[in-house]
Amino acid sequence: MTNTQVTLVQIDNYGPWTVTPEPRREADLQTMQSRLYADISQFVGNRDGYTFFTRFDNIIAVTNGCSMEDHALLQESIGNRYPVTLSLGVATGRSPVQALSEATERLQDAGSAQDEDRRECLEGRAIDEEFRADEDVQIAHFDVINATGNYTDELNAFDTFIEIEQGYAELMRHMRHAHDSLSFFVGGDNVIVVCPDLGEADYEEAVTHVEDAVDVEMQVGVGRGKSAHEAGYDAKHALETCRADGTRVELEWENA
Ligand SMILES: Nc1nc2c(ncn2[C@@H]2O[C@H](COP(=O)(O)OP(=O)(O)OP(=O)(O)O)[C@@H](O)[C@H]2O)c(=O)[nH]1
Repeated sequence: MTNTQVTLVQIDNYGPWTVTPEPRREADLQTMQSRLYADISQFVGNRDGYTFFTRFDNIIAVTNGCSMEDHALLQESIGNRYPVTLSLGVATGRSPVQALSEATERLQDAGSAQDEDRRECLEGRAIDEEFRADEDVQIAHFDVINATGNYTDELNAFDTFIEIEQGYAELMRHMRHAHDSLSFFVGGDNVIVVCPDLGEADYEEAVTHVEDAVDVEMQVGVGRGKSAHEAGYDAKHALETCRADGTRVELEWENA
């Protein structure tokens, strides 16, 4: 059974900072946000977690394997090197949606994202190492079938982007409401979905739903593991099986 540890990262009091004392240059904000995301992704990734940029001021990470001490070190390191600080909420749940909701509540209880006095809060708890298990995380890696042939090589880059985003928007809403899962666009035509215990029929249903709703065809590889990296790496292998065999859904643990 899954036990997903989720961390909500919030930049403290970021809205006011972007306009104080005057609005800051947009290119500088974009650069700072993407560097901050890259640093968090590297820190969490070195501990086998996954980080999703989401809205950049609110970043969501799957942090099975990161202790509260690791989280505190991340805050310290970012605080030393950036003009902004981070607050972190950590929680674990049978479903990633449940975990994220709890992590969010913990930060909301500590104060508003735009409260000057809420800085570098660290709320919640991590899974004790002894309770971690091999199937704690389930990750599904979705990809648009033949995006290159159907879109990239056919349409202009913006119209391709619209098609891919339509697929993503439909998938993320459907996975959230029908399957208690969190979907994140990760570039190109790829969407990584953090899931509770779902089976082949759930993924078949999701892929069919997206095709019926917005006419975007997807394939999906699914993996399980003790960490996001382990689950996600298996998902990538399963997706390779989809590509090789022309199948739409592959669960890596059934192919092993
Ligand atoms: N983040 C991420 N992006 C990927 C990954 N694999 C592919 N991409 C992105 O997706 C784009 C399209 O690559 P593919 O998905 O292999 O191409 P495709 O034309 O859809 O072909 P098929 O997937 O074989 O149907 C690439 O340019 C990358 O931007 C991955 O594992 N992770």
